[in-house]
Amino acid sequence: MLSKYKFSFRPIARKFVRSLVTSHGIWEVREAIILRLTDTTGKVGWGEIAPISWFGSETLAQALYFCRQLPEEITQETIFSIPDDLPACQFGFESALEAMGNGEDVTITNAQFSALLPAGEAALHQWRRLWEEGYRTFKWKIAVGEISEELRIFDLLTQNLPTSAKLRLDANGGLSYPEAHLWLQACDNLPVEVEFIEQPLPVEQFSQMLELSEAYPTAIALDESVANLKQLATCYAQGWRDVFVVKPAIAGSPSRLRQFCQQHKIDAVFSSVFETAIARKASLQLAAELSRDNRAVGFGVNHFFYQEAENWLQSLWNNP
Ligand SMILES: O=C(O)CCC(=O)C1=CC=C[C@@H](O)[C@@H]1C(=O)O
Ligand SMILES: [Mg+2]
Repeated sequence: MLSKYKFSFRPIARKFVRSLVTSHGIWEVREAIILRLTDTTGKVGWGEIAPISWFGSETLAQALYFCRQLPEEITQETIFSIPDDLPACQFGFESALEAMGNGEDVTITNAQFSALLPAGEAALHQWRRLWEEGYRTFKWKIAVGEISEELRIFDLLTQNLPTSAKLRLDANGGLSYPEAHLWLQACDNLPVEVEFIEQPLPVEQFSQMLELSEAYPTAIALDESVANLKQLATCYAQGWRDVFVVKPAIAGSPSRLRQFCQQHKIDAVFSSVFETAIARKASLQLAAELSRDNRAVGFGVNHFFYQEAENWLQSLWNNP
């Protein structure tokens, strides 16, 4: 007999402490849906649906509509038949199911996280505190300001970072092809390692990124191009063997993601979607299982939010 689960959910909205500026624009509030599954023995599994529609996942409205049309009691079949155009829902429901297995919390030191630096000149003033907190890998957003100004800041940053630091640049698809060449040339022969340039060009310029990945020593990481399982498989089939940024919470079914990463042994860097502790735990468990070449995980973003009150989750269900 198929297991049945009582299902309930709550939409949430949390304001960033400091808005997130990328080439996609300014992100002020992180909205998501927290869901709870309770099995017939009373065991509870928490899940989180955290869409990023401008990354190619469903919208929050589509996820809310899906949750609202579900009955109060669902089965595993309900969960494993969530359509592929709802990847954040696939992740949220399936990881709630897996959470009932009470997977251990993954212990990761700050040295294994990548810390996200603010865009622009502010990065020059932020990295030291994070270094003192134990971070050794830093990600900096580019293609936000004017390229000559960003290259000037980049020069100062690479001259001031300790030589054992690693730096990731994330353009969010905002560079032109000539600008991508300029950045890759600027990454050569530096005192610190530029681990990769993330999504230098828009998704539709895959062939140019494939060419760049073969033309320079600095690696290229696809992110927006591989946001969900279908895109991951497509880029792999088209010959991508450089770095894949995997955002588990919007990629889709965790079991299918696990199968893809294990089958193809991709060079994956796991990345946050600015989720709460619920999706963070599920994502870090996948990262611990599937990361290769001990790449730092892009979850050093908790300084973008106020620390969550311990009992905030329960309070969501206190006032039905
Ligand atoms: O990957 C990381 O290091 C942190 C998360 C991060 O950079 C992002 C999360 C979600 C959307 C984007 O703004 C951004 C990214 O493009 O990777
Ligand atoms: Mg990115």
